[in-house]
Amino acid sequence: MSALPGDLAAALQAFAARRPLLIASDYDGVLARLVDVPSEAVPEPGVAEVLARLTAVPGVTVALVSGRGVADLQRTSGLTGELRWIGSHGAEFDGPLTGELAARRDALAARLAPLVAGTPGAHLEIKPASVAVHVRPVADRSAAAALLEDARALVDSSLTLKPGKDVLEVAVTDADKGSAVRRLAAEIGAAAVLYLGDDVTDEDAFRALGADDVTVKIGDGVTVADHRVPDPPAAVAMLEFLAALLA
Ligand SMILES: O=P(O)(O)OC[C@H]1O[C@H](O[C@H]2O[C@H](CO)[C@@H](O)[C@H](O)[C@H]2O)[C@H](O)[C@@H](O)[C@@H]1O
Repeated sequence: MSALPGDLAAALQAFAARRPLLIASDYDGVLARLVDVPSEAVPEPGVAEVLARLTAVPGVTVALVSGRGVADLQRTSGLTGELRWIGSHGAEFDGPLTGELAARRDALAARLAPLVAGTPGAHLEIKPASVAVHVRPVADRSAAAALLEDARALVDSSLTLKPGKDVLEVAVTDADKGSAVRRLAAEIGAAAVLYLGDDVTDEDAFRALGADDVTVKIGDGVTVADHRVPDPPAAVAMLEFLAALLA
C-alpha cells in the first residue's frame, strides 16, 4: 500500500480534531470494487473492521450513501452495526419509499425492458426509486453505448437521469446525494464531513460540501473533490489512517 498524499493526510488530521463528525461513503467503486454482477459486489477486505472502529468513536456518525436501495445494500454488503443507511441516491433517507413511486417505477421498467432485451449481456436492475440499465457485461462496446443512448431517448423528461459507470439509471424522484448528505450533516450538527465517492452521482455530494469538509474521489475521472486516491484498497487504507487518528 502506498502512503496517503501529504495534503490528504494533513486534511484528515485537521478533520479528526473536530466534533461532531460525519463520515459518509459511497459503496460501489469505493468500499467494493466494481464487478459485472451487482449482487456480487462484496466489501474489500478490512471494510467491516474499519467501519466498526469508526462507529465506536464518540461524536462520530458513519453513513453509507448509495445509489442502491437500502435493502439491497445491506444484503449485498453484509455490513451491520451502528451505520446510517441512505439509499436510492438519497431518496431512501428515513425508511422505505411509498407504493406510488413503485408503480411509476414499474411502468418505466416495462418500457425499458424490451430495449434492454435486444442487447446481449445488458440487464435491467429494478430498484426502489429507479430502473438501472446496466451494460458492464456487454462485450460489444458500441452496442453498449447505443443502448444507453436509446434508453435516454425513450424516457420522458419528468424523470431524472443518473448516468454512472456502465450504467444509466432513470429515477422517479429527483433525490441526490448532495441534498442527502447536507440533510444528515445538519441533523447531527456536524462540524465537518468526510465524503468518499467514485462516480458521477457522488459529484453532487462533493459540490454540496464546504471548506471545513474533506472530499475524496476514488479512481480516475473528472471531479470537484479536493483529494483523490486510486482505488478501493486505498480508500480502506485511508479510513484505517483516520481510525488510528480518532482512536
Ligand atoms: O452509489 P453506489 O453505492 O456507488 O451505487 C451505484 C450503483 O452501483 C451498482 O452499479 C455499479 O456497481 C456494479 C457492481 O460492481 C457494476 O456492475 C455496475 O457497472 C456499476 O454501475 C448498482 O448496481 C447500482 O444500482 C448503483 O446505483
